[in-house]
Amino acid sequence: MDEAVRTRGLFKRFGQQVAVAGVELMVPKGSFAGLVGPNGAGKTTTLSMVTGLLRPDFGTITVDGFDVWADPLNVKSRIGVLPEGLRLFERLSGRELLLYNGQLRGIPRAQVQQRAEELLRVMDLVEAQDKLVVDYSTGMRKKIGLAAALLHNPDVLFLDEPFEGVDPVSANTLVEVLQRYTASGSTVIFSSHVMDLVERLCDWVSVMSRGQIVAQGPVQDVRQGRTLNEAFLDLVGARGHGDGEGLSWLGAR
Ligand SMILES: Nc1ncnc2c1ncn2[C@@H]1O[C@H](COP(=O)(O)OP(=O)(O)OP(=O)(O)O)[C@@H](O)[C@H]1O
Repeated sequence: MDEAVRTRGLFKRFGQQVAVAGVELMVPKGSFAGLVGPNGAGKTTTLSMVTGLLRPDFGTITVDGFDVWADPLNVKSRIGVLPEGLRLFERLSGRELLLYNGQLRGIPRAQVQQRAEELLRVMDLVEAQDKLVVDYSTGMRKKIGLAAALLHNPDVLFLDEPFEGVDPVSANTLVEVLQRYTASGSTVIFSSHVMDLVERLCDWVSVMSRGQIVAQGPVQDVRQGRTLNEAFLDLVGARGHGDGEGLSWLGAR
């Protein structure tokens, strides 16, 4: 099976806090893959290391067979990233942001303009294209961030919680664009807390808990006849906190 992403023994510590404790992430080429896990499981830290934004303490990472930290240029030309917190160039308009990203990527100007126009149209951002990014809503920021990540037609796209704060209409647009993208053989890896969405969209899922991968594979293999949400709760051992001891005062009159 061709691998889009493979990590071995990935480890990262922040002071006393071990954020990622030997992650063995594997995503086959052409997958629509979900990376799920409870708050603090280490998803963002893992994605930051895999995309070359954060140096691991130990471990290796390959994307499309290239080592992320030994061969960063080859990797970065092949990937698109929608990072957590969406650090964008706030004082550019949406259209300028795309043109600037295209220049950074070395795409010929005429091609950037054509691709930017098409992306702005598909993302329903034509009316907002001359507004500054700082004035964009959360959903508009996700859409322009995704457009910027797609502009150079990457082989592998990494998205950190792309649907967070996005309305259903915009989410549908994002889904359609991403499905079209993976249908042509490219790979999407996105982190999410919305199990229904992961179950509906993804053909591959990696489940993280406490800095490790606790299950990984085709979604139906991980689910094993349960809903993905039930499987997730069993895998991360998170059942039963909400109705156990404590909070007896809550709702008592
Ligand atoms: N820069 C940092 N400094 C110190 N601790 C950090 C830092 N970044 C992450 N951590 C810690 O590492 C652990 C993993 O965090 P991470 O953000 O990777 O989790 P996550 O799975 O993305 O969580 P969430 O779903 O809440 O976004 C947490 O305990 C977090 O507090």
